[in-house]
Amino acid sequence: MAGGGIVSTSPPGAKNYEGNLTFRIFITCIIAAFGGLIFGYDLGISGGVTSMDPFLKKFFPKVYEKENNLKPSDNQYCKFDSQTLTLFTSSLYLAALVVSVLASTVTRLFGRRITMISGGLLFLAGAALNGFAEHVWMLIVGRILLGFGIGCANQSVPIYVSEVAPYKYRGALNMMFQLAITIGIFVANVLNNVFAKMENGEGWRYSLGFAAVPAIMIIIGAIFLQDSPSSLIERGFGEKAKEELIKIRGTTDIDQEFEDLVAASESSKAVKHPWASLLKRQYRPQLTFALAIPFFQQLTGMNVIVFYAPILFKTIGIRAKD
Ligand SMILES: OC[C@H]1O[C@](O)(CO)[C@@H](O)[C@@H]1O
Repeated sequence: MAGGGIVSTSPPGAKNYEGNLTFRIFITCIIAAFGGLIFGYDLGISGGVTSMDPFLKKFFPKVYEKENNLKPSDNQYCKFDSQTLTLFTSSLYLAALVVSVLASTVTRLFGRRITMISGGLLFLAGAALNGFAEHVWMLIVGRILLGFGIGCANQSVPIYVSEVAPYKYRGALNMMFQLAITIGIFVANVLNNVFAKMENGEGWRYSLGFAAVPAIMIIIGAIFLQDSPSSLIERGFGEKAKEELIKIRGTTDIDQEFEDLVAASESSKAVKHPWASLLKRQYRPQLTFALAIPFFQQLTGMNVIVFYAPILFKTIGIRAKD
């Protein structure tokens, strides 16, 4: 394709539905971007914050003392070995794991939009509690709330984007979510670096509280969005789904796509044992890839770097202030 842009290819025999990249789709992508941004931000922020001296002094004085009493000739291994400090990082993921199971049911029964709004509100509460924290419990509860938010957003945003994206651009728009995660990680590290230099020692509050900005954007965005046509059909709002499909596609020529969505919803409702179906021989390739790709992606160990890079740098003597 000359001139670049998003390349759309259709597999042989695929249907060509009408519809282009409309303003609504653009807004959807922005919401998706904020969903990914906040996830990435929360992934990337904890490492830098736990390496800020004023933060350690206030909440983890023993770690701070140990860190400062070590001579360069001493063994540097495990100077950050506090279970509570690591809980500050990991509580978010444990909470997200639990909630993502519940969030999938909420997303199916009540729609993607409600799950997105709930995610945004939980993010906001978590960011506020962390930003104003005075005690360790406020940090941990704040991270748990952020984890609940991630569980909701990660369930609903990618599904929502896939469902509203014109089929030609589905892959390209959906990977924006992952792209936004990595941008969020980058932004978190840049801001940590800036806030770590604050003279009043309160930089960690800004680092943690800043997560409120994308949270507010998600809430506002999701309030103005309509649910996806697939979700509306699944929940029995066929007429509303049709109206929404016309709006997001920017054309009234949506009958073929609408009928296919209804047919897809009916056949999915007809599946009696969805979990057992997953194990059927015919779905082995999909199941294998769905498990293997994230498994190997995580096995690269990228998250050790994402979570602990600032601490690793600090351990070898490189600080944000340097
Ligand atoms: O790629 C960066 C980030 O994206 C994730 O894989 C989630 O999709 C994280 O585990 C990782 O930190």
